[in-house]
Amino acid sequence: MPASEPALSTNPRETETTLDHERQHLADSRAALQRMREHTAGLTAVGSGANHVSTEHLKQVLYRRMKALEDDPTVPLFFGRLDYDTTLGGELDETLYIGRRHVTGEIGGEPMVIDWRAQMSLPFYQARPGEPMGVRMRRRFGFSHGQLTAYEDEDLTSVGGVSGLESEILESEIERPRTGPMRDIVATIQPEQDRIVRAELADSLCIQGAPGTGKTAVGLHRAAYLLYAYRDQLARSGVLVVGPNDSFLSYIGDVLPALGEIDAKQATVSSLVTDATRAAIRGLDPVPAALIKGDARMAEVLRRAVWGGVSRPSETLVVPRGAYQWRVATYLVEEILDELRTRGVRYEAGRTMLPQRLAHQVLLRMEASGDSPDDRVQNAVARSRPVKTYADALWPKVDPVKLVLRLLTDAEFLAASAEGILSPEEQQLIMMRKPARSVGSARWSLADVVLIDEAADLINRTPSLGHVIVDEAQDLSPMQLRAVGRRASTGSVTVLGDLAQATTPWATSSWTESMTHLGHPGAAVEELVAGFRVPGAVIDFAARLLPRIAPQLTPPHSVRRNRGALDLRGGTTADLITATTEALGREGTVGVIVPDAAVATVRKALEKAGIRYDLLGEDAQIFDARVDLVPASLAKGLEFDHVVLSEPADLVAGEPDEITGLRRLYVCLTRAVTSLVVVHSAPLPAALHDAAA
Ligand SMILES: Nc1ncnc2c1ncn2[C@@H]1O[C@H](COP(=O)(O)OP(=O)(O)OP(=O)(O)O)[C@@H](O)[C@H]1O
Repeated sequence: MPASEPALSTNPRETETTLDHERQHLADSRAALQRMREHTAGLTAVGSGANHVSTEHLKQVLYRRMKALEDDPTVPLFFGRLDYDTTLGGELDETLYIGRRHVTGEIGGEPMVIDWRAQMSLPFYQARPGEPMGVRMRRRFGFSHGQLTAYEDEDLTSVGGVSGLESEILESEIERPRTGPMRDIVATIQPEQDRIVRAELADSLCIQGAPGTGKTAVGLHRAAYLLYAYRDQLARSGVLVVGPNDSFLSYIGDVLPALGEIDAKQATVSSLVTDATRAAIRGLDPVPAALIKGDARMAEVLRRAVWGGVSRPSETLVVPRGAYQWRVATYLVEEILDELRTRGVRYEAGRTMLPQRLAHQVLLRMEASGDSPDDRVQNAVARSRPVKTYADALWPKVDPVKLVLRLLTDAEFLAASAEGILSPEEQQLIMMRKPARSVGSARWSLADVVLIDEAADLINRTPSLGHVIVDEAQDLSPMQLRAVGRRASTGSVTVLGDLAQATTPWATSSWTESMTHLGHPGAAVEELVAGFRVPGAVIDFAARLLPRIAPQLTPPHSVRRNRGALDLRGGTTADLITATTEALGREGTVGVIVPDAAVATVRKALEKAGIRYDLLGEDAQIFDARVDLVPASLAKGLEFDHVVLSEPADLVAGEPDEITGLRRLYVCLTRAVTSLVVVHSAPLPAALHDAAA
C-alpha cells in the first residue's frame, strides 16, 4: 500500500482488538434496534380503543415506523465513525457512528448510531484534512455480507493528508460488482454530490452530469435528505421523483425504502398526467405533430381555448324577487367579467365567483331602493335560477378532455385559439387524422394527455408538492416540463440530466430554458463530470461522440481504478450469443443491448442457446435474471457489469436523425461498469471509427 494512503492499522493485533470493539458496538446497536422495533410493535395495542379514522392513521404511522426500523442483516447498520474533539471546535469529545438511521440505546441514553442525514454526520462527507469540522478522526468500515471486516482511519488534523478518493474501502465500494436493482450510496457520497444532496429545500437546482456521475443516486439521496431535514413541512406536501419509464422506476425503486423512506412518490410524466386526467394513452403521434403539441406555444393556445369560453353579455340580467324585478345592465356585467378574468384566478374559481358578483349588484340595487338585505339574501340571489342560468351561459363549465378533443378535431375552434401563434400548416399537423367521435374513443397520445393536463390546470389549480426531483430531464418537451413544474408551483425542484443523452425530438438544448418552463427560472446549473460507473477505457471510447452530439459539454473522466475492458468484434448474432455466454462466466449482471428492431431475433437466439433472460419493458418483475435483454430505447439510466452491445450502426439508423442516433449510442455505450463488448457486422459509425482500427 502506498505510504500516502490511509492505513488500515499495521499492527494486526491492534486491528483485531479495534475490530472486536467495533463489532461489539454493531451487535449492541442491532440489539438496540430490535428493542426499538419491539417497543413500536407494542404501541399497536395502545391505539385500539380509538375511533376508526384515528386507528387507521395510527396504523399507518406505526407501519411506517416499523418499516423505517427494519434491520436487513446484509446491510451494515453503520458505515462510519467520527471522533469529535473540542480542541478542534467540536462541541463535545465524543464518538459518533454514522449509519442509515438513528439508533438509540435506553430511552434518554446516548445515541448508538446517528442518521447520515443529521447535521452531526456532515463532517463524514465534507471534512477534509486541514478542514476537520470539529472532527479528529474519520473512520470508514468495510463490510462483507453484513459482517464488519475492516476499518480505515483518516487523521483530519494533518494538512496535506489523504483525500477521500484515496480510501481503499471507498474504492472497493465503487468497484463492487452490481447485482440486481440500484442500491444506495450513503457510505460513499462524495463532497460535490453531498453539497447537492444537502442543499436547502427552498433551493431549486439543475444538475448537468455526464453518464454515471451519480445524478440518479444524488437525486434519490436528496429526496431522502429532504424528507428527513424538513419532515414536518414535507409530511403534508410530499416529495415526488419523476423518472423516464417504468423499467427505470423499478430499477431505482429499492433505494429510498432501503434508506427508511417509503413516502416519496415515484412516477413517470406519463403516469402523472394519466392519473390526473384519467385519460388513457393509446396512440402515438407522428414526430412533427408531437413537436408542435410539446411546444410551449401550446400553453397560450390552450389558455385562449379555455378562457375563450367566457362570452360577452348580450342581455340585461333580470332577477325577479317578490313583486320586483331587479336588473343589472350589460356594461356592469362586462366590468365584472373583466375584473374576474384579470385577477389571476383559475377558470373554475372565476366561474364560482360570478354568481356572487352578480348577486352583489342586485343587492346594491335593493339597498338603493331602501331595502337592507344581508349576506343570506345575497347567497339566495346567487343561487337563484335566473342568476345561475345567466352566469352559466356567460361562463360555461369546461371539461379539459372535451376541450382538447374539440381543439384537435374542430379546425375553426383551433384556428380561433391558435391565431397568430401556430401557422395554418402547424394547425393542420396537430388535427386528429381520424377524428374521434367521443372522448371515450379518442386514441390519446402522451402529448395529447399533457395538453389535457395543462387545460385541467387552467381550469383548476393542480396541487403542488413540496419538492419534485426530475431525472433524465433533458428528454422532456416544454409542455411536459410545464406539467412537472406545476406540481412544484409552490415548492422547489431538483432537475437532473445530460444534454448529450437527449434522444427525444423535443429534447432541450438549454437548461436555462428548461428551468423557465419548469417555473423556476434563474436556478443555478451545476456540472458533474467525475464518473463512478463507466471505466476509463469505455468512457474515453464513448466520449469520442461528444464533439458531434454535445460539443459544449466538458468530457467526463472516470474515477474508477479499474480501466475496464473494451472489445470491438466483427460478428453476427451468433457472436453476440458467444459474447453473452463469456460475460455470464464472470461476476455481475449482463446487459445485452440491441437495436429495438433486433429484439425478436436476439430473443430467439438467447432461447436457442438456453440462456435465461428478462426482456426489459415486457416482464413485470425485472432484474432477477442475470441477463437482461435491453432494447436500446430503454437503456437510459440503467447499468450492468458487462454490456454486450449489438450493431451500433443499426442502432443509430433506428433513430429519426443521425445526431439522435449517436446520442442513443452514447447512452448505450455508457451502461457498462466493467466490460463492454461491441459486436458488429456493419462498420462502426464514423465518429467511433478510429478505435475500430
Ligand atoms: N459516491 C458514489 N459512491 C459509490 N458509487 C457511486 C457514487 N456516485 C455514484 N455511484 C454509482 O455510480 C453509478 C452511476 O450512478 P447514477 O446511475 O446515479 O449516474 P447517472 O449520472 O444518473 O448516470 P446516467 O446519466 O448514465 O443515467 C451507480 O452505480 C451509482 O451507485
